[in-house]
Amino acid sequence: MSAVAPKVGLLFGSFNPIHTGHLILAHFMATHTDLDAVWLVVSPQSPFKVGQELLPERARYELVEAAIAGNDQLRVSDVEFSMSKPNYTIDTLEELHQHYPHHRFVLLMGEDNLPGLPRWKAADRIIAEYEIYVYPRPGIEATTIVSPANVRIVDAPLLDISATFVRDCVRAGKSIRYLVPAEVEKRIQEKHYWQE
Ligand SMILES: Nc1ncnc2c1ncn2[C@@H]1O[C@H](COP(=O)(O)OP(=O)(O)OP(=O)(O)O)[C@@H](O)[C@H]1O
Ligand SMILES: O=C(O)c1ccc[n+]([C@@H]2O[C@H](COP(=O)([O-])O)[C@@H](O)[C@H]2O)c1
Repeated sequence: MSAVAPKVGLLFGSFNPIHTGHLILAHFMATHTDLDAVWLVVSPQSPFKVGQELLPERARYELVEAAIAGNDQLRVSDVEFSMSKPNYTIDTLEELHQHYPHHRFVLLMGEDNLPGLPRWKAADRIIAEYEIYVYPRPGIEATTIVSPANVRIVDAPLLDISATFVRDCVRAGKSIRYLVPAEVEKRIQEKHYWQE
């Protein structure tokens, strides 16, 4: 990481659970762009996923921690755990700025999230004040809703895996090998997540 003003990509998510799709994307962004690192920010409660069944936030955090162990360019953040819920990204960006005034934060976002971005809290400020690195998601048309000045399209390799699919596999008693890292698979089995 550079000594001055590190540039950090933020991947926000519920991570219920983290899966190989998240990891490939996060590691690619950290190693194939001008970012020094990517932080995976575990959101206790996404505004758009209120009412969804979620593992306790600390359990989701621990799965992310296990998944990225040994990768110096990835880091997990629990900054949102002490903030009011649901978690609005602009509030988290401001909180992070207080803690890390010299870091430059970049939002990482799938193209599927762009159409909903205008409905985010203080979307205008997010778009005006932060760079956004957008990666294509299969089946989603390119969109121009955000000013191109702040948006960089990064052609990251992607896997069509979702946390929903992983949970459904576990509930159905199907293997999740390689869909999640081995350590995450082991912990899900040991703790019987989504199995009762
Ligand atoms: N396979 C994937 N490749 C790249 N990015 C992904 C992938 N799956 C999810 N993301 C992105 O990662 C971020 C966090 O995702 P989230 O924790 O909501 O996972 P999810 O797999 O989409 O969850 P769920 O299926 O429960 O809705 C979101 O911006 C989401 O668009
Ligand atoms: O700030 C907002 O208004 C806002 C609205 C929807 C989603 N987000 C954040 O975007 C991240 C991914 O959201 P989701 O719903 O795709 O899991 C998650 O961390 C949310 O907190 C943020």
